[in-house]
Amino acid sequence: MLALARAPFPRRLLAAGVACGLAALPRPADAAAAQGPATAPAPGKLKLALLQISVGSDKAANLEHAERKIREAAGCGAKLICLPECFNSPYGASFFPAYAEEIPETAAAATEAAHPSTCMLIRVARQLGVYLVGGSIPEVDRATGNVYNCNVVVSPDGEIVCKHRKVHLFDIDVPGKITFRESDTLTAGDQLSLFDTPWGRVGVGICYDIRFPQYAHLLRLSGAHLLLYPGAFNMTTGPLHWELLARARAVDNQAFVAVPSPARDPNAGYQAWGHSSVIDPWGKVVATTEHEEAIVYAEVDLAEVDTPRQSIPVFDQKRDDLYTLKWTNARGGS
Ligand SMILES: NC(=O)CC(=O)C(=O)O
Repeated sequence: MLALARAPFPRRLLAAGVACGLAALPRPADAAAAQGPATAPAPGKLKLALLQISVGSDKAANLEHAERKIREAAGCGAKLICLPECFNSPYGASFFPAYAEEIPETAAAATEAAHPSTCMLIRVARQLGVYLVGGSIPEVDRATGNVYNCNVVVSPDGEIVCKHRKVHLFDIDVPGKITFRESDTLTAGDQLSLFDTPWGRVGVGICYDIRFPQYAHLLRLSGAHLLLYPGAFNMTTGPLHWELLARARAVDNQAFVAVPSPARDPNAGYQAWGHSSVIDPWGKVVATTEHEEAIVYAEVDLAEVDTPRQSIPVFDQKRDDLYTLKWTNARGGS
């Protein structure tokens, strides 16, 4: 993984993984140029699995359960296996600091005592020879004391190829329905995250990040074929927004989108919507489920992004020269 926090846009995307500083986002012309040297791998076919698992208050039990489900998915031939948001901890601002652990920059630095969740992902990815997307876990940076909602991705040889800290914190207040403030205990990340696989380039966000089309647009400009958003929507926003947003990001960016959620726990303070799904680049839901525990499998050919991209070439036709907000006085005058 390479973090380019203040560097020019990704002219040096690694085959392994990439994180680019959002503070250094490109002007449109630079963005087009940035795609050149950062050639994405040729897209191809893969079997994807989304693990819609139950998560409780016992962190060790959550890790064991996740490992069992990863093994089940790998046994069924999945090569890219994705866990949901907060797979080792209940989802709630008060839980994040208590469950947080460090996430090392490299696998070589990982120890069972300090990094139990990352160690599990490294060990199992290596044993099974699969890519593991660790949905998210609360991460503490001991140097600053900051806590992040962080997704770590491990390659089949057990290397950490991506570490995405949720960029947009989930702070909402829908009167009488739901108030949630991740920012009470979390700090926002500031990086755009991608990693490469033998089947194509994958862009990563976490849950609320999916509501921001600008972020997904930059993943697409960076060459992503598949956008992965582990998420835990809820009973207020889930019914109307979960599938709509996943399909919207797929159509906007003519990319596959996958959204793994935890299973719903009717006794939890925060009830996840579930409905883990995979969407194709036309916006069609190709695999989904309800709210109970399930593994959602999808055999996808990431090369299928080419047809909508060629047939409806919105990325060539967009008018970046016009998309600047200018104040005008509709009634005339100065
Ligand atoms: N939990 C989230 O981050 C986002 C969510 O539930 C929503 O956007 O709705």
